[in-house]
Amino acid sequence: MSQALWVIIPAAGIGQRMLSDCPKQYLSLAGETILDRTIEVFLTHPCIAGVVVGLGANDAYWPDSKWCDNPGVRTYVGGAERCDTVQKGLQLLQKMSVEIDRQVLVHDAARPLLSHTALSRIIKHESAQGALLAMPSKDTVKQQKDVSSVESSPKVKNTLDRRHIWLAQTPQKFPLGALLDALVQADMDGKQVTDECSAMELQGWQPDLVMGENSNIKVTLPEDLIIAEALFSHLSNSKAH
Ligand SMILES: Nc1ccn([C@@H]2O[C@H](COP(=O)(O)OP(=O)(O)OP(=O)(O)O)[C@@H](O)[C@H]2O)c(=O)n1
Ligand SMILES: C[C@](O)(CO)[C@H](O)COP(=O)(O)O
Repeated sequence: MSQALWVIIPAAGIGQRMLSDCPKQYLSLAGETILDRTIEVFLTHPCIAGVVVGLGANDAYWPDSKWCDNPGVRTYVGGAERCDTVQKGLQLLQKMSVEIDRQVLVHDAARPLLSHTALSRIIKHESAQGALLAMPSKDTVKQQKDVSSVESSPKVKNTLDRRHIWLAQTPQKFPLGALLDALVQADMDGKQVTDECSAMELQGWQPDLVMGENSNIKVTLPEDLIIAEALFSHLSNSKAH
């Protein structure tokens, strides 16, 4: 039995694209907050050692979380960008004496519908180069012409070969020390990375793509919450039968 994994949950965003009155991680999904549902996925899985949650500096919602007093959850103040929040979470795990070669998971607070099936898949997946959940693209993918174009609407530059296009999800799994070094290096090089895998690629790593699930959506836009509610209802009914 390999070691239980620590999880970093970046939850310090403001959810600007959600156009909501509160940060989207505190919106209700079937009666509980998105963040609480995300944390629950991990705390109810037998292979998880604990969770560290990166919160906004002015987060006034956390004390109302059902997990705020749970011994398996530590919180810390996140950073200006998602990558900064993840970096701070890795630094916290280091302070907690988590070994630098230990695999850690990073999972968006905004992805509350991750199943234990998919979580177990990434946990059990063995790779020397790290791994991430991802989905093969269902749509044909167009690359836009140079964004500096003055044309009224964006123009197609070319079509990418869909057979080789995957859409990254989370969790993403990497050794604590290597991931921290990669994020620090990306920051020093002025590279804005939007996921952990990008930082590792800059260090020459070739992580494994592990099949995710369509229901592991990131709640980003208002309609995503409607989709998440419908998926949650469907998945709950499926479990009940
Ligand atoms: N400085 C930041 C920015 C984002 N996140 C987290 O990273 C995850 C994915 O980011 P995204 O979906 O972009 O969330 P927001 O940044 O809140 O959304 P927006 O870009 O619309 O503001 C979210 O759980 C968010 O809380 C974070 O911890 N720290
Ligand atoms: C990490 C991620 O969810 C992978 O698709 C995505 O990059 C997060 O992007 P966001 O703009 O911070 O939501």
